[in-house]
Amino acid sequence: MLRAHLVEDVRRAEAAAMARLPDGALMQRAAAGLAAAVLDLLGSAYGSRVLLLVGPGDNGGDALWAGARLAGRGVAVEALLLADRVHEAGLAALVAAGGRATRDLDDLHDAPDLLVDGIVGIGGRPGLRAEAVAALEAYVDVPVVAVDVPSGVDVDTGRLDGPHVRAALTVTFGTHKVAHLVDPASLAVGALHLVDLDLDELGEPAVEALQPDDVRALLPRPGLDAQKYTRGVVGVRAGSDTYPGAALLAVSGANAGLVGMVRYVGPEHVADTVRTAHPEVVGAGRVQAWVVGPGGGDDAATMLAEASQDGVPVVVDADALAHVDEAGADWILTPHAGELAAMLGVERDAVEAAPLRHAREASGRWGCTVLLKGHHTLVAAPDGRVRVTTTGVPWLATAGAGDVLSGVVGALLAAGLEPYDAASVGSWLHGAAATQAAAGGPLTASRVAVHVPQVVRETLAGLG
Ligand SMILES: NC(=O)C1=CN([C@@H]2O[C@H](COP(=O)(O)OP(=O)(O)OC[C@H]3O[C@@H](n4cnc5c(N)ncnc54)[C@H](OP(=O)(O)O)[C@@H]3O)[C@@H](O)[C@H]2O)[C@@H](O)CC1
Ligand SMILES: [K+]
Repeated sequence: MLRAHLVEDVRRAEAAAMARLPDGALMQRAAAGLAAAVLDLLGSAYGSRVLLLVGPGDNGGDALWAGARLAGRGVAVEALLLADRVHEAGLAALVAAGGRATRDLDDLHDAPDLLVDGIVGIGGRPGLRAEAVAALEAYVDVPVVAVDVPSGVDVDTGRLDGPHVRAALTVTFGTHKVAHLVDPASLAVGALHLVDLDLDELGEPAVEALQPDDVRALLPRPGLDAQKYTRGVVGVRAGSDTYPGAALLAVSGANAGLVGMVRYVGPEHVADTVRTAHPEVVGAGRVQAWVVGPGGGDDAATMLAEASQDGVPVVVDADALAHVDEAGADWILTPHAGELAAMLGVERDAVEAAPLRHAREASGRWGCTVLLKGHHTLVAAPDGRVRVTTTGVPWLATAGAGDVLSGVVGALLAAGLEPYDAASVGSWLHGAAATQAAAGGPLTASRVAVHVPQVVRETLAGLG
């Protein structure tokens, strides 16, 4: 599991580690890891130029100490000091290693190959000061390696408020931070590299992200004595005269092999189309979970009312979300930002600016799991836990992808996973299937469903 902690937890764990280690040892570990990551990115030390952007705190200290190590390896290192006082020992080490420091942007030599953002770390407030903005604007085309976090983001919430660094690579220390995983800040992180500081006592993570091993452990798999009914039956109530395709897509997600049987209930001519495309799918009967809503249009309210009568877990998506009054504790709501905004009576922009807060709020309000779709989809449980999906590709932002997702999640729910696991594992598989289907190019929602079995296969085999 990839875990992200709040700043106060990081500070507490770092203080405990510092108490048992020699002075400065943690910063040296951080700087060594940072310098190694920068060298990797540069490819070779000799002939390479690096510019450090150095703020007032220990984040700048990390950058200066790493700069000293890089200078020692033959990299031409300059530091632009963006505060009256910077980490003294780090600055002395840089200069002793042959690096050069200045406070004047005009005093810098040729354009660097890389910028190292040591402006602020976990002690920073959102936004950047004018000097930092000017330095970044002077080198807009130069890739940035962020130290710990891209400066300017709100570390504990992932919110943005004012200018911030956009990194190609973020090298973080000890544990991940919320802003690395949660939108919109996660979009500024680039590739993410964790330097282990051997921290104990970090406590419960604020958010976490499933890794292939976690998914493997959670995936339902048939026992030797499996029958179709023991593997679970998922029912889909979706599609309408206006949107027959949504039924097909939801069923294709549900019918990706994760359960023993799929039922479809909907308008007769839609049912015909579904059965033609998926001959395995049968009609009404007992199910262990329902998927309700994709393409439901005006029928969505009835679909939800009928599904709720069975007393089994329900995945509520799309048109059905507007009709959720009271939800069962084992339900999963799967809105995108616009749908969640309508449910909470706020503007869409507000949800997009603070998805973590709104997903938590909705989960608390309806007392069930909420899956909020986005660049990094969030799954919030009513007990406060949050998982972030880091699989997927931007090509996945395409019509019908959400319908497939609801089907996959419903299948996992019917197979017996807890709602929090069903939602987060389903979202992980959906993202991984999209990455595979896209193969570096465009995709359609139907192709995502086709790739789910292969992703499951590779994950079970430990190849994910
Ligand atoms: N602790 C450890 O063991 C280890 C920590 N490590 C490293 O330390 C980092 C944390 O260092 P830190 O605590 O010194 O805070 P940091 O983020 O550098 O800056 C805070 C200063 O910035 C200022 N400031 C605030 N906002 C600002 C803004 N928007 N724009 C400009 N300035 C702003 C604020 O000053 P103020 O304005 O409040 O007077 C304050 O003085 C951490 O991220 C990691 O890199 C590693 O070495 C591993 C071991
Ligand atoms: K930084």
